[in-house]
Amino acid sequence: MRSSSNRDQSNTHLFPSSGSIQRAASNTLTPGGTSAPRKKVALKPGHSPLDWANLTNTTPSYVLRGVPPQTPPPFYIKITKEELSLHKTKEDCWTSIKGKVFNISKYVDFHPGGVEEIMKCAGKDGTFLFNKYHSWVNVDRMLEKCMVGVLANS
Ligand code: HEM
Repeated sequence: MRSSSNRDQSNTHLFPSSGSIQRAASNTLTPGGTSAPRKKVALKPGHSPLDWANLTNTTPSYVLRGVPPQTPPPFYIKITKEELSLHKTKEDCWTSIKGKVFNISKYVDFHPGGVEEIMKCAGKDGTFLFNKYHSWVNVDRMLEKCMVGVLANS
């Protein structure tokens, strides 16, 4: 008689074992319950989510939006896909999430998923990728002061 199965042996270093119901959540599941793996990266010093909150609280919106001070509020500004596509570098980076266009130039170094990942939505509609990785993230709140305008129905 065999004393243990292969599955038991592979889990001997883990308690509770990886598939156990005692685990609050599997590390392969995101809070949204999707199967995208978690892959947060180490952020540079001074680039935590709290640092981002402090920066947005102390920086005027026109600076974060990257527009002249007298620019009308974002809901008055329509941005075409062509205009959006012109802002795709790290220093001049816009994306559209759920119909709103954000200037994320100042945010990219604060992104918990890393610069490389967030740059995949540079100059484009990033809604699909955004929802794929973290539909639960409150982008409206986090990037409120970075909103440049609304995406025009082309
Ligand atoms: C404006 C756009 C985006 C914002 C505001 C944003 C914000 C965030 C935030 C707040 C987190 C931490 C989530 C948490 O701790 O639960 C995060 C993690 C992450 N983001 Fe983004 N993100 C954006 C775009 C993207 C894009 C376009 C990608 C992929 C192409 C991406 C990939 C990831 C990944 C892989 C993580 C780590 C996920 C995890 O821990 O499970 N993000 N992002």
